[in-house]
Amino acid sequence: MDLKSTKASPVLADPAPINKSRLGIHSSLLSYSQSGPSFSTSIPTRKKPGKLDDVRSNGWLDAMKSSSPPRKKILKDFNSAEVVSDEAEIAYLSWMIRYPSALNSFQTIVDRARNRKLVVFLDYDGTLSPIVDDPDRAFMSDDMRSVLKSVAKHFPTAIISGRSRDKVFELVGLTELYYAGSHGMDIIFPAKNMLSKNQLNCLKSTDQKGKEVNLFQPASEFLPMIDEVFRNLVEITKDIQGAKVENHKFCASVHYRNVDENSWPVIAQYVHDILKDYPRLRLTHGRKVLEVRPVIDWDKGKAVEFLLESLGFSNRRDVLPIYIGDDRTDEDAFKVLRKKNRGYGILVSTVPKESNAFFSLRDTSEVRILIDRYLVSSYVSLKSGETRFENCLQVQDFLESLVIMAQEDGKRDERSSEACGYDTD
Ligand SMILES: O=P(O)(O)OC[C@H]1O[C@H](O[C@H]2O[C@H](CO)[C@@H](O)[C@H](O)[C@H]2O)[C@H](O)[C@@H](O)[C@@H]1O
Repeated sequence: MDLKSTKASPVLADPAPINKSRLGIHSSLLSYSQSGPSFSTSIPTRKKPGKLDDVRSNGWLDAMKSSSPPRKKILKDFNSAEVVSDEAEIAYLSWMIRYPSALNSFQTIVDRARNRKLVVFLDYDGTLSPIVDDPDRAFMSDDMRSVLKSVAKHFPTAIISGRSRDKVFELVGLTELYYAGSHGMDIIFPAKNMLSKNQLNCLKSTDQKGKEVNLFQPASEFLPMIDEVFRNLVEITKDIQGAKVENHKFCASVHYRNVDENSWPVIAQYVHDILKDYPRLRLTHGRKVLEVRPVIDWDKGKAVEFLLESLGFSNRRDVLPIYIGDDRTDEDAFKVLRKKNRGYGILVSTVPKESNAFFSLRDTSEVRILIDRYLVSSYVSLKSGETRFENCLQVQDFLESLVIMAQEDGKRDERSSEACGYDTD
């Protein structure tokens, strides 16, 4: 890729005082403590982890352990498959009163989308591809690929993933979409779409086909640090069976899905010990994964706002963004859409979770149905002047209108992703 800056990016070239921004990141992006050294000087030798008190007292371990979905718990308690499904289903259905199925609520979405342009944002893992043990084998089905291609034909469509942008592009393989990797810290979009003040923050580059594109990388100066931390994490976890570390360019992931639960405290403490040497990095929790990322004030929610602005859709009442995602990091995007009643977050989950989303879907197959039968066919139906969709249930319509009323009255507070009590399954 040919990288040449058209104009110095204020994000990259901010001459902020060294104590505030040794990395040259614009101060508006720094919302965390910046004291202490930014780089460790060497790869740490693998000493024994601390007493594990750190990870117990700071809640890391609780977050890692809260990963058992109710289904399994009930099975253990009652030892009866029938009770399991009933109990779990009842819990799920009552949860759905607060987070109605996006499939059954589609009339509401369509009603709001009428005369407005839908903009579709999607997460990758757990949303477009089912969660599997091996992150390298999280493939999207051909069916999903083909419905994605269709929806992108009708509506601007972007994938915002925790993975590196290259990796997610490799997995999806469609040039019709916009891509944001590293939790939105690496965004690429066509140069012709640059319509806003974001122009100042972007670099010019070329895509795989040699077409001119804009590149937004607010954490670019963290690249060497993430590389170093990645190597340290690989080294320190190499004897923990099942542990896997991924380098996502502007962030790194430490997976413990395949690690014996008895070793979770050890893995947590190792990561904690390493982070002590990097005060400019922080940790977030995903689904059985610890994610290490820069402390800049940037997340998937900011990436949604950035893309809406860059595509010329910011503050437009004739645009309805929807965001479909399944994990804690997607909550930032749900929150942005919930604010000012801007659009809809749709949470993909098989178990009840507190969320800033408005609607729910059970799994990736429902995501595919929503995109295929509803989003794509809604476009066609709306074009032909049709107004109602057969699949919408009247009862659900009623429930949805309650939700919408609550939303409009501002009765449902924003919840932080930490307060959402997310499991990490
Ligand atoms: O933002 P996303 O696109 O959802 O990416 C989040 C993380 O996804 C991947 O891990 C998750 O999916 C894996 C494959 O199904 C699964 O094995 C793992 O337990 C999940 O956490 C990816 O590997 C991570 O690096 C991403 O941060």
